Amino acid sequence: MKTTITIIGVGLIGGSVALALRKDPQVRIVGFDVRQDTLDKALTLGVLHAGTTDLQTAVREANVIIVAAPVEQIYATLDRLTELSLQPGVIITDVGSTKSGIVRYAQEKLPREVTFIGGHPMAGSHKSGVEAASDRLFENAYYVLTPAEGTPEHQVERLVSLLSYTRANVVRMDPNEHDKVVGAVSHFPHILASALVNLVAGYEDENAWHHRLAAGGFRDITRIASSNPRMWRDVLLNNREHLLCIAEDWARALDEVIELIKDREAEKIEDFFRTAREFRDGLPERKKGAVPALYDLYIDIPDHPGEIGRIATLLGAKKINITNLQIQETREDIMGALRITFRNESEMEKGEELLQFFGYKVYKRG
Ligand SMILES: NC(=O)c1ccc[n+]([C@@H]2O[C@H](COP(=O)([O-])OP(=O)(O)OC[C@H]3O[C@@H](n4cnc5c(N)ncnc54)[C@H](O)[C@@H]3O)[C@@H](O)[C@H]2O)c1
Ligand SMILES: O=C(O)C(=O)C[C@]1(C(=O)O)C=C[C@@H](O)C=C1
Repeated sequence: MKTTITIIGVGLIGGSVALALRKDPQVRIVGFDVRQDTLDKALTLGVLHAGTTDLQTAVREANVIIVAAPVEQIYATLDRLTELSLQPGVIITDVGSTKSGIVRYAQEKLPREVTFIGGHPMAGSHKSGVEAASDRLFENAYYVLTPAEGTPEHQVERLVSLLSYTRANVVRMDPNEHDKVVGAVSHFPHILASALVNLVAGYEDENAWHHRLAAGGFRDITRIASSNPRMWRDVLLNNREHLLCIAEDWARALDEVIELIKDREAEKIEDFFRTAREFRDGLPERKKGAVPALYDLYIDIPDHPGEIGRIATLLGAKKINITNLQIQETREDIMGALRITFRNESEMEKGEELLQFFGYKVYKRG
């Protein structure tokens, strides 16, 4: 018998989960969203088998419900689910970026017959919406589950088994531990990125030099400042206590560096950078699955008229489709001024081979 999975909130994450889970031939994916145009897009993109803006219709047959709305809307959705008719043995999970508050709320509100298991895939993007969804977004990423004490083990195993289609590394954590760790490695960095951008924006003058000279370093550290403000508003308010502690530690750490600069402590300044580099270089690499650079090639092109036309003609002659083409005004963390996006990995590889054959220097991100 087929498993019906209902995704509530068919955006970047809901859409990506749907695309990954629908690879299971035994699964039928139903989508609910507050926006009909989002459901229409999701159906056109092949993300869902069916979509509706009526929550009762969406969840009536569901064996598993995945709430993938913004964090504040996850609470509101749990409230609404308590009023609806659900399948016996249904598992409800979510993908919210914070866990303690949501898990506590679910335990208080949901009836005993319902199994709630908090979830958070540790992969995403600064882009939002179902258009940015990818079946490979979670590949090789950690996917945290936070089952509460007493959650039936067979239900957790059922969910883990379904999530295997994301090809993520599913791990279990205590919700508070999750919020503490993710506060430091995800939430606080988003605050810093946006604070830095706002600081620099405030320095801007009529020559727009900051805007023009912002190069690789600034862009690398601030990509996530392009993320969805509403999503991050909810995240910060939901992880308030941990973030306030981290902010205090941060202020202390910054003061220490400032003192080193004031005192011209050359050796200690070097140590500061060395310690950071060692930890950063030791982070495990994630080679696949990141949405932004999936099928992109970066090509060093000389600044000649007709150069882009030549590349497009070479690819076109081999029937290799270009889905996007962009001149990089400022190079980010990659060499190559022309970025070409391909439809899939195989076309990208053919494109790479062809352009290299014609003497172009071709780079991939990461
Ligand atoms: N963006 C990331 O990098 C990332 C990564 C992991 C987890 N998350 C979490 O995933 C969740 C969704 O984020 P996203 O990036 O996919 O956002 P998104 O904006 O791409 O998608 C959210 C979707 O939810 C819909 N929605 C809004 N209110 C709703 C409601 N009340 N009921 C049903 N649908 C509703 C929106 O119309 C939209 O389609 C958030 O809780 C976020 O914290 C995000
Ligand atoms: O890659 C990005 O753009 C992200 O911000 C993804 C990111 C992160 O901070 O790593 C953001 C929020 C999540 O809940 C999980 C992942």
